[in-house]
Amino acid sequence: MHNVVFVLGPPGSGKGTICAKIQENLGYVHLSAGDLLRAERQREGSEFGALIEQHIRNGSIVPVEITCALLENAMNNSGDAKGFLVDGFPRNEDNLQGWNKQMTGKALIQFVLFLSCPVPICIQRCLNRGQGRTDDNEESLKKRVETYNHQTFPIIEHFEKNGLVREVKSERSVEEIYADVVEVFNQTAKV
Ligand SMILES: Nc1ncnc2c1ncn2[C@@H]1O[C@H](COP(=O)(O)OP(=O)(O)OP(=O)(O)O)[C@@H](O)[C@H]1O
Ligand SMILES: O=c1ccn([C@@H]2O[C@H](COP(=O)(O)O)[C@@H](O)[C@H]2O)c(=O)[nH]1
Ligand SMILES: [Mg+2]
Repeated sequence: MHNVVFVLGPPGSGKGTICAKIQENLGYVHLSAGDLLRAERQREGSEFGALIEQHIRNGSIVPVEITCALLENAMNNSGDAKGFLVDGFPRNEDNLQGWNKQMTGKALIQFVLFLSCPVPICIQRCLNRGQGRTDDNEESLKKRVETYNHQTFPIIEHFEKNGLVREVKSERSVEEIYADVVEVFNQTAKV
């Protein structure tokens, strides 16, 4: 059984940054769904490359069968991890249902780490990121935020109703955020 912490929040809220620190210090393995999709997009011979790029540019969500298969493969190939930080997934109802269908009995959701941050700050962070992402531009960001507000936030609310959400405000320094995140892990997961 894989232990899983879902990490959600608006685009640019700092999910990847904080997950890297958790991986380094707490021994969880960081799996960014977006990174896995970008790697699949680049893989020679992938039948999904064009479809993935289209979704990424439009800020829309790739069908769950593709994303969930990438996540499950990555978990199965990671050896004996104490747990996985699944960053940026599930992002909509299709993702949630697909995960439940494919992963029930194989993964245990420990909690959902919700990095909350005002959208204008998130947008500015993405525009300043400087990684050459094809979706870090004003037009894609507008769509990504719309997708977050209309499709992803309701998933966070769903987990909230089940008592699984741990919110950490991320409009602060990485050090301040991370200190609160460690508290969350100390309280709710076996570190
Ligand atoms: N607390 C912070 N304060 C200032 N800048 C930050 C903070 N956290 C992250 N950043 C910067 O903001 C940008 C976005 O951070 P990051 O990639 O971690 O966000 P993300 O939530 O994974 O974004 P996305 O959803 O687009 O993948 C990066 O350039 C990162 O260095
Ligand atoms: O579960 C997922 C995760 C991501 N996507 C697509 O990738 C981009 C970028 O994701 P980041 O988390 O910002 O790296 C996202 O806008 C989606 O288009 C996805 O479809 N499903
Ligand atoms: Mg990220």
